[in-house]
Amino acid sequence: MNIKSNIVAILGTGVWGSALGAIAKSNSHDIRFWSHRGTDSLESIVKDAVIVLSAVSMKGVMATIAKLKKLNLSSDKIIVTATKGLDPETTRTPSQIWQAAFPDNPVVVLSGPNLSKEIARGLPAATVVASNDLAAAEKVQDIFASDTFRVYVNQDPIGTELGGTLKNVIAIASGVCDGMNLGTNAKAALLTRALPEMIRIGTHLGASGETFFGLSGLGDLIATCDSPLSRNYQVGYGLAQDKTLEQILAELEGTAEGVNTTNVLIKIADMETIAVPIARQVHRLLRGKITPVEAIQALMERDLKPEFCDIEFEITNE
Ligand SMILES: NC(=O)C1=CN([C@@H]2O[C@H](COP(=O)(O)OP(=O)(O)OC[C@H]3O[C@@H](n4cnc5c(N)ncnc54)[C@H](O)[C@@H]3O)[C@@H](O)[C@H]2O)C=CC1
Ligand SMILES: O=C(CO)COP(=O)(O)O
Repeated sequence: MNIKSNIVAILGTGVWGSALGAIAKSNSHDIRFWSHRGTDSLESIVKDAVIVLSAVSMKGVMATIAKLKKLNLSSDKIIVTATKGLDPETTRTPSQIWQAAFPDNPVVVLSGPNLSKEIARGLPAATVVASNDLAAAEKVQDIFASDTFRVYVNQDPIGTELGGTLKNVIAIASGVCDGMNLGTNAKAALLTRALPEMIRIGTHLGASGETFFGLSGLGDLIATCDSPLSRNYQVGYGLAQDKTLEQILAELEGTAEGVNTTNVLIKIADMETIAVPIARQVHRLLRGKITPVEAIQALMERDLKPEFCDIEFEITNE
């Protein structure tokens, strides 16, 4: 599909960084991996790269940026962020942090329903690359698109990023739902009511509401909330088996960003007085304040209300 080979630096060699690197490599690009635990210097990895893609978990974003800042990154390099998290100190998204650190570089968000183990097996998937700089997003689209990985562009980086980030909180709730065998009706109600909750927070933070109905919102919500491959889902499932959070995290392979994201989300909701009933129960559950049964009860016994009363959005694209 691609004719010209580009040098792509992938920062973070966890499962997602590795899967993304493999996609670009299969498109004949020259991939250079960097890990904070490895021996290669960051400078040598990013030196000739056209794209610097960060797939480090949220806890590594600030440290990685601090290292890159020392290297005087040239402003023509496109920074791609694939992290799905929120900074606990500032509540900012990774793309906001990257853009503030590198104001002259194009920053592109890559997010979608992308369970890395399925992608690593070459199963078909789609994703979104979003940026205020459309040409940069299209360049990233060109580098990663393949006949098994369909890449769409859009110009709402914050909405695209928040879809992938906020759904992790709901994936924990969904794991609880399945772990307690609450049935398909309960799951459908949970996911459907979660979407306006994500939209309320997202639009407050500057996202466009319609983005949440696309691949990076609804799409990722469905993928993550319905798959035992999701680490966030696994956290919820474990809680429903009466395991402690510490025990679950000790057994977990990789990062469950939803645990930190729930704390940050509740911090934002409390500061801005935004209703997030499902996330609030997830927060209480993670902190051991309530049991899964009490969380369900709390959600079912809320005051009755009209279904559509508190979000406004418009779908404009075909
Ligand atoms: N695995 C998946 O299916 C997907 C994951 N993501 C997101 O991508 C990010 C990474 O996910 P995974 O690869 O699954 O996680 P992982 O746990 O497998 O890898 C985390 C990566 O972050 C790096 N890291 C951690 N602390 C660091 C630090 N202080 N400095 C520099 N690097 C550090 C680790 O070395 C590792 O490369 C997460 O935000 C996740 O939500 C997004 C889409 C799909
Ligand atoms: O973001 C993901 C799928 O799009 C991966 O989900 P987990 O981080 O819960 O494994």
